[in-house]
Amino acid sequence: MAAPSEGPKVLKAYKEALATAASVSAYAMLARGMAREFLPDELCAAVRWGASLVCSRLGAREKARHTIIIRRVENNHLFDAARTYLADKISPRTMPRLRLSHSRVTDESDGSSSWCTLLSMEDGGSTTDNFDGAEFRWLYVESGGDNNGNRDRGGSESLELSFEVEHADTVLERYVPFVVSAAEELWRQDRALKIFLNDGSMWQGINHHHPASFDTLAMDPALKRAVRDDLDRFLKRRDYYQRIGKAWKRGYLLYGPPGTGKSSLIAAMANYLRFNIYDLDLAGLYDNTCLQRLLVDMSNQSILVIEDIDCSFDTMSRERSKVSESADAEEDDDRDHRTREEPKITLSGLLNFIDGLWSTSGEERIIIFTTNYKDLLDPALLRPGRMDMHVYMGYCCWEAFRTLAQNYHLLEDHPLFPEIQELLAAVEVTPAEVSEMLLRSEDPDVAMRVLTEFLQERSGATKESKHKPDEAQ
Ligand SMILES: Nc1ncnc2c1ncn2[C@@H]1O[C@H](COP(=O)(O)OP(=O)(O)OP(=O)(O)O)[C@@H](O)[C@H]1O
Repeated sequence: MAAPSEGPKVLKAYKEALATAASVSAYAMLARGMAREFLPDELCAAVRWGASLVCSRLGAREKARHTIIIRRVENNHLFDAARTYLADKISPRTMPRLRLSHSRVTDESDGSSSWCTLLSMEDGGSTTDNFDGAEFRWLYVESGGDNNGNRDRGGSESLELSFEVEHADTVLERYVPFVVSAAEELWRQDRALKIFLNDGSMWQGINHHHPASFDTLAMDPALKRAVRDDLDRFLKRRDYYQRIGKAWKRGYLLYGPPGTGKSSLIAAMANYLRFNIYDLDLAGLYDNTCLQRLLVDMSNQSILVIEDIDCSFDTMSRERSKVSESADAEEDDDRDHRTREEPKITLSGLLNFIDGLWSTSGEERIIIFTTNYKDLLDPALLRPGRMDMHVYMGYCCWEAFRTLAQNYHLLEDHPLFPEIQELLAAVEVTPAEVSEMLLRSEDPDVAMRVLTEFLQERSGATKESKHKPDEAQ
C-alpha cells in the first residue's frame, strides 16, 4: 500500500495512465475508421486473412461453422420432427426459459384427435446435441408476427442447425435421418391406439385400451422372446426390405386351442409396436373391390388381423347364401345381384392381393391369422415363405402359470407351487381357465387352493383336502 505522502504522486500517475489508455483506444477507433475509409477491400481481406493465419498458428482460430435452416412451413415434416426430437432433449432443469404448449392433434388416418403437451425453446434459445463424436447446435428463431408474438400474422419460425464444416456429410447422411426416426419413434409411443372393425367396406375405429403386454402374457418364455425379437428385427429392417425389393411386412400365424392367449398376444404386439389393429371380418365383404378398398384405407404401422382363418371362408360362403336366399324372397336390387354370385375372395386370392397391394403402397404392416385348428388350414397359407412365423399358443405350462400368479396376486412363491407344477405337467388347462380360477378370490392362499383343486379334479386325482370344511371354497 502507498504511504500518505505518496498519495498525490499515485493519483497523478493514475490520471496519466487513464489519459494514455483513452488516447490509445481513440487512436484504435480512428485507425479502424481510416482503414475502412482508405484501404481497398482487397487489402482489408488480405489483412483479415493474415490475422486469421496468425490466430491459427497460435491455435486460437475457431473452426468454421455452417448452418442449415429448417423453416416451419406447411408440409415441412422435418421442422415438426426436429421440434419433437428437441422437446425430448430440453428440460426446465437445464434451460432457464422454455415454452410449454398443449394442443389438439388430429390423427389423419381417421380424423380422431387427442391432446399433446410439448416443450419448446423461446426465440433465441439454443441447445447442443452430440452425435457420433460431432457437436450439433440447435437455435430456435422467430421473426415477424404481431407484438403479441402471434406468428399467424405474417411471422415465421425456424430451427437453425449449425455444425463444424468437417461434419457436413454426417449432418445430412446420418444426423438428420437419426433425428427424424427418433421423432417418429416418440410419436409412435405417444399416439393413442385404435382398433378398427370393418362395417362392409368401411373401417370404424374405436380406442384400443387392451392392457396385455409381453410381461403379462403367459407363455413359454423362449417363444415369447423369439416373437419379441422378431418384431424388433422387423422394425429395424426398412432398408433391408427396400434393398431386396420386398414389401415391408411380416406375417404371423397364431394357432392353438381356444383360450390360450392368441388375442392377448395380438394386443400385446400392438401395444409393444404402438401399431393400430385392423380386425377384418371377411364375412362382411362382398367382393374384391370391398377388400381392396379396406386394404388401401389401412394406415402404415398397423396390424391386419383375420381371426379363425380356417372357418372364415366357409363363413363367408354361408353368409353369402343366407343373403342370397333372403334376396330371392324379396327380389332384386343391385346388391342382391352380387350376392348370388360365387364367392370372389379365396384365401390365396386374398394373400396375393395383400402382397401386391402392400408392396406398392403401404409399409410397416403386419398381418396375423389365427386358428384353433392348424390342420384344417388351406395349404396356401402354410406354404414356406407365406407366414413368416408360426406361433403355437399352447396349454398352460409352469412358466406361464408363474406369470399369471405374478399378474393376479403378485406371487413369486407359495407352498402350493410344487403341487401346482406337478399337476400342470399332467393336465391340459388353458391359461384362460387358470386365470379364471385365480380370479375367484383376492386372497392369494384361497386362489391357490381353488386352482389346485381344479387341477386335481381335472387330473382325476382324489382330493381329500377338498372335503375338509376349513379348506373348502
Ligand atoms: N397366454 C395368456 N396370457 C395371459 N392371459 C391369457 C392367456 N391366455 C388367455 N388368457 C386370459 O384368457 C382370456 C381369453 O384369452 P384369449 O381371448 O386371448 O384367447 P384366444 O386364444 O384368443 O381364444 P380364442 O381362440 O377363443 O379366440 C384373456 O382375456 C386373458 O385374460
